[in-house]
Amino acid sequence: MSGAACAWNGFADRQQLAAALAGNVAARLTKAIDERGTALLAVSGGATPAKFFAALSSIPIAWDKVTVTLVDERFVPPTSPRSNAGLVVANLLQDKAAAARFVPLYHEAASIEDAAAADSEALQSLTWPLDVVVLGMGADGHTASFFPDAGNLAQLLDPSSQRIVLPVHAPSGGEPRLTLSMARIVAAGFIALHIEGEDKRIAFDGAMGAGEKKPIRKVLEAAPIPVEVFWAP
Ligand SMILES: O=C1O[C@H](COP(=O)(O)O)[C@@H](O)[C@H](O)[C@H]1O
Repeated sequence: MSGAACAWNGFADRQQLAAALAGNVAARLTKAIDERGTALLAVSGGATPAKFFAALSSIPIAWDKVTVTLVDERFVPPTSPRSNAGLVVANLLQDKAAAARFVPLYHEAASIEDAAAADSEALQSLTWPLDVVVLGMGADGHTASFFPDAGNLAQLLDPSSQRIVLPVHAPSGGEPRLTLSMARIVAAGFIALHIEGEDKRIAFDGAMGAGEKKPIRKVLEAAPIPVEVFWAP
């Protein structure tokens, strides 16, 4: 696994994983608040994070000092069942975490390119770098919206990119997407990868093996700190 460092945290079940990941993230956010007064967290969407979000939302930290944003988003309004913002509002911004500030990526715009440019501008005011980023991964080896068939994959994965948010058109991704650039993701103080199920474990092992380098592998290789992988069957 040349150049790609990670630490594997395996759990007996998904509830235990959710509790452990939530405890870890809460501790990192608290440390950031102690050190610089605020904390910046980016979370992923999809089918995996709901239990983790529920566990995190019940932990009493200074949520009023936390800003939450998204790793990536489908270009759909928050009322869509495919909206990552909708998932975060319904599952994370509840209970104690209702006091957090949420900065979504989706807003109406003439094009996904316009939306990404406006997001990049608007998100400049956040307290970069991210203190914590929680990534997911698809069985195809994509993470964030870095799909293997994205037309601008090289731009998304450019480690020297100054852009915060980029547009993504990828046939395998369904609707157009908005994503944080890899440069912003790998600069985070703590990088977790949350994956569940045998198919994801096999996909992760495959992505780390010989052969074509999938986007998740490129992210691990670009990260200056080891990525903490949280997995349960
Ligand atoms: O499309 C997406 O997929 C990945 C993985 O999602 P999952 O449903 O397999 O858990 C997710 O990390 C990303 O945020 C999302 O937009």
